[in-house]
Amino acid sequence: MYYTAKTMTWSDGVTESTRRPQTRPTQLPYVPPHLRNNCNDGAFSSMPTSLNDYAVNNANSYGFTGTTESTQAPLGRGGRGYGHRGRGGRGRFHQTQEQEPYNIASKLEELEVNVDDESTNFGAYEDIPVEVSGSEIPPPASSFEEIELGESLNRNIKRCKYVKPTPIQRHAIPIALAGRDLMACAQTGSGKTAAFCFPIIHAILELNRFSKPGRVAFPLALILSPTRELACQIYEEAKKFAYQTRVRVAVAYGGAPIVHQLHNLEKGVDILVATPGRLVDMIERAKVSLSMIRCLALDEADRMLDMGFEPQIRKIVQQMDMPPCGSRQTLFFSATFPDEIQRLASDFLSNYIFLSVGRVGSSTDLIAQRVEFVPNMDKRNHLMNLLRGQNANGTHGKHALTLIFVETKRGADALEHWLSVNGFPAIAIHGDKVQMERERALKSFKSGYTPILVATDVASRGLDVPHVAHVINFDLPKDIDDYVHRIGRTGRAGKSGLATAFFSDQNMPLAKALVELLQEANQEVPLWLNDYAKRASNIVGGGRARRFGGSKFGGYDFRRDAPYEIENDPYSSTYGSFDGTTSSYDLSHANSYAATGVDSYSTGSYGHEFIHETIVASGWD
Ligand SMILES: Nc1ncnc2c1ncn2[C@@H]1O[C@H](COP(=O)(O)OP(=O)(O)OP(=O)(O)O)[C@@H](O)[C@H]1O
Repeated sequence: MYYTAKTMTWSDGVTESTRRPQTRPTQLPYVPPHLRNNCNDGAFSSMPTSLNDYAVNNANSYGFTGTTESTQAPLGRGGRGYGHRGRGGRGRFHQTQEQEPYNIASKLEELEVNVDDESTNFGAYEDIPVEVSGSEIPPPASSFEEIELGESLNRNIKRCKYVKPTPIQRHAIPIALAGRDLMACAQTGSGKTAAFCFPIIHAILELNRFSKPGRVAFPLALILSPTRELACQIYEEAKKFAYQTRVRVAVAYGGAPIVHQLHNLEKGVDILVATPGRLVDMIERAKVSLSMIRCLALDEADRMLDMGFEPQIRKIVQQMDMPPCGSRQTLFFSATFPDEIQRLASDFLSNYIFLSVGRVGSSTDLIAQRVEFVPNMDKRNHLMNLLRGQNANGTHGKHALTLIFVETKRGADALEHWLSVNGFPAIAIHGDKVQMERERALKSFKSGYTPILVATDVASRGLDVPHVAHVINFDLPKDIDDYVHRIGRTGRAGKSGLATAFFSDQNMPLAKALVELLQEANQEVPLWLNDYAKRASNIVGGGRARRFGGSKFGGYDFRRDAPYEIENDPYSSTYGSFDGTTSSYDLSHANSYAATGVDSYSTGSYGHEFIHETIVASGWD
């Protein structure tokens, strides 16, 4: 059906020759982003440079060591620090610029942020650029019928009221169905969950070999998520998609009693959705074996491979009993994919296709973004004025939910308290709360009972809460990608939304990246912010400038920037015919795509100015 010469489906199995070799030659040790600021030659001498080192340190904690495929891969390659984060002056710039008065109620009205569910407007995503690179790329499909997902899955898609695939689904599903590994970037709220769930469910149905009850669970597919709430959400979605099929879905996440989750697993599981910590625990208790895994999907993959998670992911993927890269299918999805994380990710992928849909790192024009200069001491008053000006009931009788992001867990509690005593019904969610409290907070927010949620970054990724009308960055994050994910909690599924950020002197390192993002998304850039950005440019590491090598619309396959590395990589054959040529097309050219095969990029237009700033996770557990 596809014109790919070499496709692999789950049932095909994988021969030894298609496997990626297990060892790689000398590479720089991976430097976790949180340490890169302090980078000096000696700083990492004590870091483990291979999984063996980790294995020695953690020898007692591994299950299934006897059956684990031997992996000697080093912990990735060196990253690039971004140097100092300079402190700005004391508001010199904003004082010279009058801020325009901002009528939040009319803005929300104008945006119609509380439209009915039925009015989902995925047409908003139609006119966006798509970039795909790699070898032998399956062409996109224009409808679910064309994709041939099978009767039961199609029935469930209709039940979910999905009429048409979103662009990421149109492109990613055929690639995944062809058995190819995939690194996919697409905007927040654009339907990535279904893009990896549909092919997984379809493949299990095709395989027609379902799990049986037993004391050890042998899932066929594993979906990893960085947070418990997101794991639960993916689980719920996957269950809907697999409704009345024989495919069994289960979830495993920390903070909830393991006994109940294990009991569920014992009934048999085909698709396991999990957070890394709880999964490792279950594997070590010999309750889960990954030996049958045919497909591994990482949602929010860039976060999963970033600080904190990466060793755990390596442990799960490379040191347990999961079939090695090349013998399983691996799907990575996120709205952001920094270059250095792409490098890391490529360790887990074989002959993969890179797909980016839309301006990666932005939520297009669906989200109206506004940045206001607010000194720290004025933030609360400013917030109160903003909330007062907001029509609490929205424009269509639905609750206008407001999500407020803060930097710290204590800050979240303090702001929740302050809002509550001032008559604004607010509830906080962060990593120090017990899971029941976290779930209660989210439920109360979703239902509109508590229409203001104060959150740390624990709520910044993946959560799909309908009717979030307004995201307020009370404290801006340190990393522009976190900003992208945070504001992406509104403006989802084709609906419009509003994002307001309070910028203060401390945020100067973010200014340049913020300006670029606003420009990319055709948003107004305040003059004072431009001044900050210019000033930040003079300081090493002023935000992550040109995050995607200068690409106009973001999504950018790092392999294109590394011809030398690939040519000299003994495993370059795993990239198939990839040789720096890529397929690039606009959706308007999608029809001619299959016929034309590949186009060459003018690689000269891509700069090498990539500076990836430190990613600081807050509130993650
Ligand atoms: N084809 C479709 N038709 C209608 N609605 C859809 C379709 N695909 C997905 N949706 C809906 O769009 C919303 C956003 O989808 P999803 O949560 O998968 O986005 P995402 O791209 O994973 O976002 P994020 O980057 O924030 O994780 C969900 O409510 C989902 O049910």
